[in-house]
Amino acid sequence: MSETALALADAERTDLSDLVDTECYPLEDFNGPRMQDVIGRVQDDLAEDGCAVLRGFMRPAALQRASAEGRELARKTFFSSARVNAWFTRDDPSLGDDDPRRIFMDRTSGFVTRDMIPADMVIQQIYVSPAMKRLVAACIGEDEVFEYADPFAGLVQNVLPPGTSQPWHYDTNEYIVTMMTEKPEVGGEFEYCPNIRSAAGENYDRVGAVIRGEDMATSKTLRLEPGDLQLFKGRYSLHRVTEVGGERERHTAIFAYSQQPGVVGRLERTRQLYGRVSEAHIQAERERVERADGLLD
Ligand SMILES: O=C(O)CCC(=O)C(=O)O
Ligand SMILES: [Fe+2]
Repeated sequence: MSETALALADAERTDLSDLVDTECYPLEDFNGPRMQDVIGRVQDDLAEDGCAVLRGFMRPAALQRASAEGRELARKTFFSSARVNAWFTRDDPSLGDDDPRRIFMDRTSGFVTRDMIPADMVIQQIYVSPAMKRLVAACIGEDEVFEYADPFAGLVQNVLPPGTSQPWHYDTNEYIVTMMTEKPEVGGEFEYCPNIRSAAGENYDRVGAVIRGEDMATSKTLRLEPGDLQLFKGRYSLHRVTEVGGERERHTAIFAYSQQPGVVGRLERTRQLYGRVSEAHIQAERERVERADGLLD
């Protein structure tokens, strides 16, 4: 590519060597021993810990660009402070006072949604790249993964200015891929409790002890640097980002992929998180209702 050509997000572009440190992570020699070693280690870490990190994934110059772009993007952040419990459910007074579902915390972090992120920005180029999808699929043991069809949620920048935090929660997606582009001076730490719940049960007692701050031993703190790529099983591992201190904001790009194409988020949840909905969300919700009526399947 010539120096002057504008690099755009392109779902056919397989070469990420201008952005990713392909000496450490040779994406172009995917089946070679070095890349397969990396994937094997990530798979082991995910199985054991629910979390894996590819340190120094980005080239320094690309990271610098991504950080600058992240600061520019942050001006478009939508903040939707809310009191939420770890399950994003409503208060249920019929539960006991000490039930963790009755513990409500402040979410003060904000998001920049995918539709606000230009195609020439680093994180958008990475998100749509087939090399990235192949990497993520291999790490989670799938044949293929897909971008969300959701116009807002597949790629978002998480923005935590000083004084904000993201309280204990689970993700709706089984896996999430994250890259920090701006690190705060203090705080803003990612804490997680590996596989604290499972498909078999919520484990309310232990989860409650963590949320109430009575159990400090179960959660782990991840040491994360800008340019590291994190893979995380957020559906089963309770996690949070602690309050950011100092002067600098905390920015992370969140890449969400799905095992099936066509995923669109729920209407109410989208409105709650991003302050608005798109035609795609309205349409997807209509189709869900029709299906629930038994008319389509
Ligand atoms: O910003 C991060 O490091 C993770 C944020 C997170 O857990 C989320 O947005 O669901
Ligand atoms: Fe999360």
